[in-house]
Amino acid sequence: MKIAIIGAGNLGLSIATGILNSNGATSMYLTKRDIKSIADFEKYDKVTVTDDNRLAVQRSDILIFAVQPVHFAEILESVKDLLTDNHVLISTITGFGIAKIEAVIGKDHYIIRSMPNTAISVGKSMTCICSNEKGKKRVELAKAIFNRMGHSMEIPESQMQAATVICASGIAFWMRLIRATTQGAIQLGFDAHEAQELAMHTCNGAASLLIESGNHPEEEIDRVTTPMGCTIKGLNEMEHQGLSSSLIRGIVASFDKITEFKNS
Ligand SMILES: NC(=O)C1=CN([C@@H]2O[C@H](COP(=O)(O)OP(=O)(O)OC[C@H]3O[C@@H](n4cnc5c(N)ncnc54)[C@H](OP(=O)(O)O)[C@@H]3O)[C@@H](O)[C@H]2O)C=CC1
Ligand SMILES: O=C(O)[C@@H]1CCC=N1
Repeated sequence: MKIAIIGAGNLGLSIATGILNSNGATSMYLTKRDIKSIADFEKYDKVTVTDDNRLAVQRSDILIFAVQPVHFAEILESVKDLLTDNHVLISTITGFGIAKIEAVIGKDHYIIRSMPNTAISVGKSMTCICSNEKGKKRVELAKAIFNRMGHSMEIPESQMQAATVICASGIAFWMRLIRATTQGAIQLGFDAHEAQELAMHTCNGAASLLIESGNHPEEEIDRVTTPMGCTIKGLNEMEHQGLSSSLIRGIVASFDKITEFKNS
């Protein structure tokens, strides 16, 4: 698979790392305007680092766009004459709908919108996908690409903003929960390094329990909460302080912000 990542910033480089770690490309072009910061990637035989988007498009089949929304239309405009039926366009760009992409390059292209997260660099991204009409024929290909670096789900485009909050912003939300648990562990006497180790592996274990058993979280909670024990005491105090409520309100605030951006 010949892959170009147009916009090798935070997300683009996470995707590049995930692809390289999973041996998912025969060649990879990484582009940005100022290439100094990504020159190190040239150490990989398969990788070419360039500021020339047109060259990357000509030499690749799978085009992954990971630029800021404000740059996307201009970049599409600058490469659209090079697009062929071999190209599959995969946009990761928040709030930039398929209709807007088609308005620049037309409908007769395989267009996929994807919403991965930065855990793609370690093969653990939850990636949501939707497509234009023609792109339906390439959804399985896109899923295969993202499944090598985590888990993917096809969703309607109308849910893409919500998926951005839950999956992409979600990495930051879970990091803050892990950080808070770490702070609690330090207060209970662990040193900072130990505290983080305890917090992150416990988080990993909790998610793995659900993924592997298919159970509802409350089933697993029931197994941990001894009657009159310390777990239910702590859990109830967290809820009195608004744990679930604050998470839900944060998620909705984040969604309102994205929707505001979409409507602006
Ligand atoms: N960060 C995240 O976790 C997620 C981000 N997203 C979406 O992905 C997109 C990228 O986000 P993020 O990686 O955080 O942003 P960054 O700003 O880190 O990366 C964007 C990159 O695009 C490059 N760029 C700008 N103009 C051009 C151009 N003309 N040609 C080629 N490259 C260009 C920039 O480099 P230079 O200035 O040198 O050109 C920069 O490195 C956004 O649309 C965001 O909404 C989606 C899911 C998760
Ligand atoms: O915070 C943001 O707006 C972008 C979209 C998802 C992750 N980063």
